Formats: sequence, structure tokens, C-alpha cells
Amino acid sequence: MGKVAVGAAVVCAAAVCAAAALVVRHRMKSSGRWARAMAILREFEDKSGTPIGKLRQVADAMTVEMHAGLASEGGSKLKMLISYVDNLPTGDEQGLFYALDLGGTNFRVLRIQLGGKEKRVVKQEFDEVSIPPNLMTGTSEALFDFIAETLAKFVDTEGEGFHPAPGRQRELGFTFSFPVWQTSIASGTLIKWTKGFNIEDAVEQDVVGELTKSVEKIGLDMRVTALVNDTIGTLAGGRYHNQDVIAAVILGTGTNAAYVERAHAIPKWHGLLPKSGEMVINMEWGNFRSSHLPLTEYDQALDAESLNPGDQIFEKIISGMYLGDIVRRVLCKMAEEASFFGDVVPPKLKVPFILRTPDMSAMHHDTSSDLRVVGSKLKDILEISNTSLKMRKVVVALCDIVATRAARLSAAGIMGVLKKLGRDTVKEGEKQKSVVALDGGLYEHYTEFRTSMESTLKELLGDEVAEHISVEHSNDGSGIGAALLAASHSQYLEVEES
Ligand SMILES: Nc1ncnc2c1ncn2[C@@H]1O[C@H](COP(=O)(O)OP(=O)(O)O)[C@@H](O)[C@H]1O
Ligand SMILES: O=P(O)(O)OC[C@H]1O[C@@H](O)[C@H](O)[C@@H](O)[C@@H]1O
Repeated sequence: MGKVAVGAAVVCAAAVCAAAALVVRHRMKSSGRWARAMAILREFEDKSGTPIGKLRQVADAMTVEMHAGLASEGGSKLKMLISYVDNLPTGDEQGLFYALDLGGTNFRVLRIQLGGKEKRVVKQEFDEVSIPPNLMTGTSEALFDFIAETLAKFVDTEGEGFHPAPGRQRELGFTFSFPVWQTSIASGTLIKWTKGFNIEDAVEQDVVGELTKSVEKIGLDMRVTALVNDTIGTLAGGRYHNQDVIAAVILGTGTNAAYVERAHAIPKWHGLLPKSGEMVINMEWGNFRSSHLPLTEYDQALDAESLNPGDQIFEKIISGMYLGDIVRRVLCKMAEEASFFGDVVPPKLKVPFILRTPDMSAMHHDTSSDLRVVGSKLKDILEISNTSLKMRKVVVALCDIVATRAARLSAAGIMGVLKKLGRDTVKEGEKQKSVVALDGGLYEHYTEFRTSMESTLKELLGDEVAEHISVEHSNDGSGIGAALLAASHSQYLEVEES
């Protein structure tokens, strides 16, 4: 063979070897990247673990903190707030009442015509609006003016069967889904903001006073006769339909729980003991913290960058405002350290809260063979295109880890409350039923979360006790509950009774 031919052959051979080496190097590199990405995922899964033994420790810690919070003010991260609700709805409530429900994302207005024991809820109408994000971090006046104006528009749509009795003021139950230091059933000062709210000049103000100022400014004749947390409203709404309801839990934008405590089991309460012998407690359990909580570097970073660093740790690992962002943070680390989405880290992946929990649950619930929902969410929200099925499966696995940890910890929290109530055991031959009313958009819409939470609670209780405990969805119980509590504290009640 001539020299030229040999030379060409050598050059070709070298080129082939170089190409092969490149492919091998690329494969090794990508397999190295893949291994690194999987290592990040596995480490996160390990650190997020909630084995049953840990859940029992979390439940016990919740019970201990409940006792501490009832013993003295500041005795625990759990504020265990006195609600001044010492009588839950009886079913006898009658008349037209309004309710406002200011949540972490939505604002609901409701009017309800109550017909007493026989007729119960004769008629109800409601409206729901999203809270403009700018009002969450503006001024108190701007927020309460918005609320008053929305309420006034709703009152203007009053139709047949919804008119207050002649000469009577319209009365309102105000559900306020933030920690409030109640000074009576219809007054209380804001302790702090949570979730996405941060309105400096509202802190320590009486929220009923703030609303009343805005209502009077527009000449709306409406009186707040009950100020309640949404967990209290949900408990009241739940009890209206089922006498076995003893606690309520909200898993929505934020999270919280309330339950019926025996009045003599509240050492810090120095007021008159209520005739009923009961007092509903707003636990504010979102602020629960324990060394047994499986916190990760991603939780620490989310907390540090939040509006309320150091606060609401339990809420930040189990509630709807945050779950999607935890998923985003892990994906971001996989992109930065393992080039999971290619050599360039997708810029949108660095934007806090860009991945919302509803999008996370849509990906988690994707049953298509090619995970096309996952693909389109990654593309539409994070501008990440051309993801392989293998990558999409990793994203689903990550959603499952985050949702499962949240669900199992929620169940542990409920177990802690049941333990405080002595309902985590059943005496021989006892038939007593205990119902926990659940509400909130996370619980209502995230099926994988809900089923995991309910199965975990059964696992914690054991088959025998689980027979006596049920979790019931009390849809918008807080609105109806607030209206019912407004009815039972109506200014006209005494007149009727005397
Ligand atoms: N499809 C969904 N999947 C998972 N979470 C959802 C879904 N829809 C809503 N959520 C969660 O529920 C929250 C809204 O809860 P909701 O109780 O309706 O309102 P609020 O928290 O304002 O009282 C949202 O912030 C979101 O985190
Ligand atoms: O209904 P939401 O907005 O999810 O609120 C749930 C809880 O969110 C917490 O952040 C508040 O401190 C609680 O008071 C509230 O009950």
C-alpha cells in the first residue's frame, strides 16, 4: 500500500479513535453527571426520611409542646391561643349572617340564611377572589379597604331571601387566617404575619378595628360579631354537621390546627371558667419545631430567604405555599452540580416560588406513559425543553419525596393532638368516635398527599384505634363556621333570649 494510503489510513484511524474517545468521555462525563444527580436525590431522600419511629417522636413532641403552650404564655413555640369560643354551634342558629375568610391566597365572602335545627342552612351564596399580591406587602389600610370594598360589592348583590330583619344591622363572622391574640370573641390583635403577607403597620393592631374603619369609610352597615381563625371556623362548621368533630386541621397555603380543650386543662387561662367547661384552642402549629423534624439544607435555605426567617418551620416543610419551592431548590442543585438539565443552569430554576405546589401535584399525578405533563410543566414554567423520560421520572420521584414527607409529618401532628386528647387509645368496649375536620387546598386537591397522610395516620393509630378515628373533608367549613359563630354571638341574641 503506498505511503499516502497508509498515511490516510493512520489519520482515519486516529480520527476514529479520537471520536470514540470523545464519545466515551462524553458518556463517562454524562454518566458521571447522572451519578452525581442521583447522589443528590438519594441524599435528599435520606435526609427527608420519615420512618414510623421518627413520626412517633414528632407526635410525642407535638403533645409535649401543647402542654407547654397551655401552661404559660411563651411556654412553647406553639402559641396555643385562647379563641374565646367556648360554645360550638348547636344547630339552632337562625337568621342571615355574613362571613369573610381572609386566607393566605384567597379571600372568600359568604352569606348564609340559617333556619334553625329543622331547616339548618336554608340558603347560601359565596364569592372568592385571589388576593392581589401587592396588598400582601403594602399597608393595613390598603388591605382592609380592599376587603371592605369586596364585601360591599357582595352585599349589593343581595337577592330574595337574603334580607336582614327590619331594623337590624348585618352581622359578620370574620375568619382571619393569621395568628391573633384574641381579647374577646370579636376582637384581637395581630401577633405576626405568616405565609406571603408582611404588612408592618398592621402588626399588634386590632384586626376588627382595622376592618371596621374601612367598612365605615364606605358607609357599609356591617358589624363583626365573631373574629375567628380559619381552624376555629372549620371546627365550628364541622361540628355543625357532626357532633363527633373534636379538632380541625388546615392544609392550604399555610397549615394550622385547632381542637376542643377542657377549660380546666389550661393553666395559663385565668378568666372565668366557661359554663360549657370547654375552650377551643388555636394551636398555630405551623410554628412547631422539634429536633426530630427531618430538616434538610433546602429547608434551611428556604427559611433563610423567606419573609419570616426562623418562624413557621413546620409550616415550611408541609404546607402548600412551600412544597413546590422545595422541589425547585433540589432541581436547582442538581442542575448546578450535575448539569442535570445540560451545561447551562436554566435561569428560571433560580426564581423562588416559580414552581407552585399545584404544578408540582400535576407532575406528581402524571399518568401518561411519556410523562408529557411533566415535560410541558418543565417547558412552560422553567423553560426547560427536550427532557428525556428518564429525567422526567426523576422529577416525579422528587415530587413524591417532598409530598410524602409533608403528608407523613401532617399525620404525626394530628396524632400528637389526638394523644393530647387521650383519643389515641380506646378503652375496652368503648364506642366513642372522634372526627378531625380537614380543609385547605393542599388537602383538597393533592390526592397523593391526602392518601399518604390518611394511610400514615392509620399506621400510627393501629387498626383497632383507627376504627374510632375519622378524617373528614369540611369543604369551606371555615366560612360557614364563622357565620355560625357570628350567629351564636349576635347582638340580637340576648333580646330574643330574654
Ligand atoms: N391542585 C392543587 N394541588 C396541590 N396544591 C394545591 C392545588 N390547588 C391549590 N393548592 C394549594 O392550596 C392553597 C390554597 O389553599 P386554600 O385553602 O384554597 O386557600 P387559602 O390558603 O388562601 O385559605 C394554594 O396556596 C396551594 O398551595
Ligand atoms: O388557610 P390558610 O391560608 O392556608 O391558613 C392556614 C394557617 O396559616 C398559618 O400561616 C397561620 O398562622 C394560621 O393562622 C392559619 O390557620
